[in-house]
Amino acid sequence: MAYRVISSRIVPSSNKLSRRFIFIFTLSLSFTYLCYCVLFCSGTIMPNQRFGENRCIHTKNPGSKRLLQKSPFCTLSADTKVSLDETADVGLSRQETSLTHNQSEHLAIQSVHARSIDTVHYKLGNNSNAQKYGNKKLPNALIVGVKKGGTRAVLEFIRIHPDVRAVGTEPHFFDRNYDKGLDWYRGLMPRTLDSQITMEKTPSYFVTQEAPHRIASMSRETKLIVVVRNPVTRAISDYTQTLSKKPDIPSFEELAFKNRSQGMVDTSWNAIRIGMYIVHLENWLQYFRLSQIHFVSGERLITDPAGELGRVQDFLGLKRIITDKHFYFNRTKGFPCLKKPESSSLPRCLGKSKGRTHVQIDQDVIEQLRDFYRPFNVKFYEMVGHDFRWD
Ligand SMILES: Nc1ncnc2c1ncn2[C@@H]1O[C@H](COP(=O)(O)OS(=O)(=O)O)[C@@H](OP(=O)(O)O)[C@H]1O
Repeated sequence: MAYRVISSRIVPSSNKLSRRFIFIFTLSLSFTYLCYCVLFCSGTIMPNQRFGENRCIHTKNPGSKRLLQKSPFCTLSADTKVSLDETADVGLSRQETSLTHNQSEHLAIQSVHARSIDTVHYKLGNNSNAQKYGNKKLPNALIVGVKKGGTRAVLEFIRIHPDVRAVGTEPHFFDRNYDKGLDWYRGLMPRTLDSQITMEKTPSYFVTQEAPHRIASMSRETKLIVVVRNPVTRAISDYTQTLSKKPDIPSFEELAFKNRSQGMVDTSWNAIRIGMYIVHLENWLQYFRLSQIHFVSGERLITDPAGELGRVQDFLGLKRIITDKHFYFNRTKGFPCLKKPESSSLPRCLGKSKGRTHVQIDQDVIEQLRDFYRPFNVKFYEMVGHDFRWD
């Protein structure tokens, strides 16, 4: 009996204790769940990237601006990590000085004094949550060339279109990384909604023998963009870039000619070979229809970026959203830049490796190279049905 009394006293008090424990536990669970919903659920019920972008635009407080820029909705649409090596060419930069940048290729190299914010840009874009919705898909459109043609400008400009998602770095899949397989390649791509186009740019594809065949095996419907530029200027730009990394290389003239007095151009030198556009184009035309290839004029891209981007949008079947309103001419840089969005304090010019002052080349050498390229250019104009007026 005594035992029962004791036990009847003990049992109810332990019951009370466990009920209190269950109550507190349930309460804390509910509270945690509530916090979780407040913090994260708003994102999942608003799967509209554009809505998110608007959230960035209306902020006024500079501190919160900085925070918001790191949020997925406020990033530019880069997704993959930039490796600052030779091939991962740079993105956007902030101009800081009032130096007037002379674009003439006859000036000696000057520093444009542009502090690169590429790392910042790509760090923002490097967020794998940049777009949580949709799937990683193989690209439907590629900027395949040409090196130093203006490929970075085209990619950075077209990717401001809400229906375009692009990889920031150059994947080099169809030339250097093909053995890694299509799944590897797909893994590099940003997530896209069904309505969005996936893009990447690797300028060396245009001169890679195997690239057209490999791209066609991925999809015969791939849309191809080639940014072409006067081949002589392009060669000098290419050389200027190499010289900036390897100051001890021979002079441009030495590399460009096998025998200068006889006018024998060295077509085995890449800087020369890349500019023989018709030769490379013929290889592409074995696998793709001409109508699948769009040629952007590297020259007009500088003088009329909105016009060139208008044609790129048409080619990609996109609504013309990128217009004159998105660009301004930055006198310091000497190039068109993207107007900064209201929400951002960062002007969006390309990095300082874009728009370098070229090495000064003798006018006679330039004339000799013009003569060399003329027949190739003429054939190229005939093939694509457009005179780029490089002669
Ligand atoms: N808006 C704007 N800003 C800066 N630069 C511009 C722009 N539009 C076109 N360009 C030209 O792009 C040239 C570099 O070409 P790419 O981006 O194709 O170079 S790379 O192959 O990726 O290294 C680069 O060549 P260089 O002037 O010789 O440096 C520029 O002339």
